[in-house]
Amino acid sequence: MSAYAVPFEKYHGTGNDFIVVDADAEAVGDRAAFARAHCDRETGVDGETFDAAAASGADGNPGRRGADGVLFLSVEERFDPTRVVMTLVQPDGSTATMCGNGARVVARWAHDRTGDREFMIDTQAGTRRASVNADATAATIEMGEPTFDPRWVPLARDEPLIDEPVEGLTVTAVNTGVPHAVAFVDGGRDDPDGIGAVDLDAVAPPVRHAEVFPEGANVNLAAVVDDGSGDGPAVIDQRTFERGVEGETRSCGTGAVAVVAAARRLDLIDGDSAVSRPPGGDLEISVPDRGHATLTGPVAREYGGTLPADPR
Ligand SMILES: N[C@H](CCC[C@H](N)C(=O)O)C(=O)O
Repeated sequence: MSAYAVPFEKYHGTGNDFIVVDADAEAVGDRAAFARAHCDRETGVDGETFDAAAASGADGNPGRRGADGVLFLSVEERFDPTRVVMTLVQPDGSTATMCGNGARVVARWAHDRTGDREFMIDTQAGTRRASVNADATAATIEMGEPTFDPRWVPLARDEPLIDEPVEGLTVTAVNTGVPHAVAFVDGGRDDPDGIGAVDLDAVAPPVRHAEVFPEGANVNLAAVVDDGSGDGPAVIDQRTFERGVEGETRSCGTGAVAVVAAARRLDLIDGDSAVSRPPGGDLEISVPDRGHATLTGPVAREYGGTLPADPR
């Protein structure tokens, strides 16, 4: 194991948790191996080692061993607003072009380092404006314009995939920075026969790897519990099986935007905003007819320490 110790900090956004590394201060030779080792839920980074007991669990998200990915970040303060270059390496070693919750964590991490509240985040899906609220307990990120265009999802066909059967689920395919399949189910999290009763680890992988998705897809279950026709925004319960994590995460930001975009496309909700309720906490999403979607939700720092650069 390498003696070189990499400084890191652990953050999460509604339970979607990330190891954050300053890319300008680290010498991780093999980022995929680093992510595979330290994100492992059984043997990866352990908060107990870093006196994290006090920091984890306060918002209902139990501090869990491992992570949903490693964010390698580079801050460029010479710009106004401050720019942060973001790279997400996922637990399977793959690099994701965008991560909604990860970008919200980036805004909070950059605030903790610079005191700024507005940022431009350079992702592989494009540059995204981000901000933290006054006490930095929540962050908002621009998410680009969701697209159902088969060339951009991408799909191995020429027509959009809207509310059609794919490997046992009826799905709508949309790209919100990464490819998503959204399947609406009956019954929210409070319904014993609803979304919580589905064996996601069984039904998701066939869709995740379906031939119609040449780059794979994240798989979301969604249940509309309030269509927004009364007071207040629509409310949609959500669960996500994430590509690159290859399992269910406590929340998924690009997935939350995908769910609201699909709900609007299928005319399941009124208005252009909604609250998504993944297990890890509530996310506020707006998906206007044109222009950037937005994603807002809580962010928290769990603990920090150092990890071996080469974990083998
Ligand atoms: N697993 C996703 C990337 C991370 C998305 C998720 N963590 C989010 O908050 O958007 C993919 O490979 O397509």
